[in-house]
Amino acid sequence: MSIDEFSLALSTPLETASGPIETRQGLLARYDHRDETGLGEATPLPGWTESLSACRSTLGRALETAESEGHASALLDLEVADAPAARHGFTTALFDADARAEGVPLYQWLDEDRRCESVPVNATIGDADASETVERAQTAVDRGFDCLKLKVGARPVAADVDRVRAVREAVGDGVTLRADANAAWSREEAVSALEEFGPLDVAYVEQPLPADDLDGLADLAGGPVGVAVDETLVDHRVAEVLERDAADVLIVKPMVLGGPGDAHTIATRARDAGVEPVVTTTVDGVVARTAAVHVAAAIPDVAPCGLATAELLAEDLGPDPAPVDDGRITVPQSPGLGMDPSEVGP
Ligand SMILES: O=C(O)CCC(=O)c1ccccc1C(=O)O
Ligand SMILES: [Mg+2]
Repeated sequence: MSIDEFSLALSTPLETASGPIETRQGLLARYDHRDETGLGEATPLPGWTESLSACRSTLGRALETAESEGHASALLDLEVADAPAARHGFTTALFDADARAEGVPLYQWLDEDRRCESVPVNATIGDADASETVERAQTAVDRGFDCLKLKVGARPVAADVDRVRAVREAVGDGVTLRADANAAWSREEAVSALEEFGPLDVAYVEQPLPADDLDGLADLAGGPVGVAVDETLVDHRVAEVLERDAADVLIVKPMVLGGPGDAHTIATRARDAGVEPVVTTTVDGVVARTAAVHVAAAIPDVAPCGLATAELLAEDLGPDPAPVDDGRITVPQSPGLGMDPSEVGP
């Protein structure tokens, strides 16, 4: 077993309503289990998960407990609410080793009856002025994306409406548009934004309201422009969100929800409740990104997912076994994550 710390720079900062993401620091874990070496990644994100230092100590303790008492004991100590990224790192390594030992790709280890070659993905377009936003949208469409997610909420609603309208006019009706407000709006702003986005055929807005405003989200949900919850899941259980009809779409970030196993369970529950799961990363390294691809691959007919985030990074932990081509991401079919541990490192 080992833990290596890494820091990955983004090629350009991802500008959002809650500030830019410029680098991603995290931990790469190796765990020996059933004669295999499993790979795991814990890449905490401030505001979404535990801190890097808390993650480091929790993951270190989990790996030690796993060696001395077994992995069931280690899992018991890894509370999602306290250390989702550490739980993600450990469980990914454990599942990678298990799936390798079984000779199946991770997504089939999550759901043995599944066969899936590729998963549709959205392009992620950060906040920028209208002309820059249009340019990025056009580039994504030229590369084969037919679903774009635009960050909004960093400007007045009227300015965002102008940006989204400019993109709609540039790309035409055949492209799905989504927006992500990252909790920036008041109820009044959210109502007016969704009203204006309707005629522009925006499929849904992620987190139009603060994470805790479940009543407000429930009021907005179910309309022509859907409501997706993301930040809400940091502090609220999925059962509560579903119970209160506070979402049309659930954003499933394995790094925030405790790992690929928990994320898959949550996605399945959402689907069963009529809420569409969309699997995304927190702009992770290749190990966590690939784990998220397997989670998406385990969901039948999954909606386009926010997994095309490799291109936001200037550097990575190793070769990418799940490249994006023509708006879809390839699902690795070799055992486990489908990565060679000897090719991965900080
Ligand atoms: O969903 C995507 O397209 C990419 C992921 C993304 O937007 C994101 C990345 C890091 C942190 C938060 C978010 C978010 O969805 O709010
Ligand atoms: Mg979001």
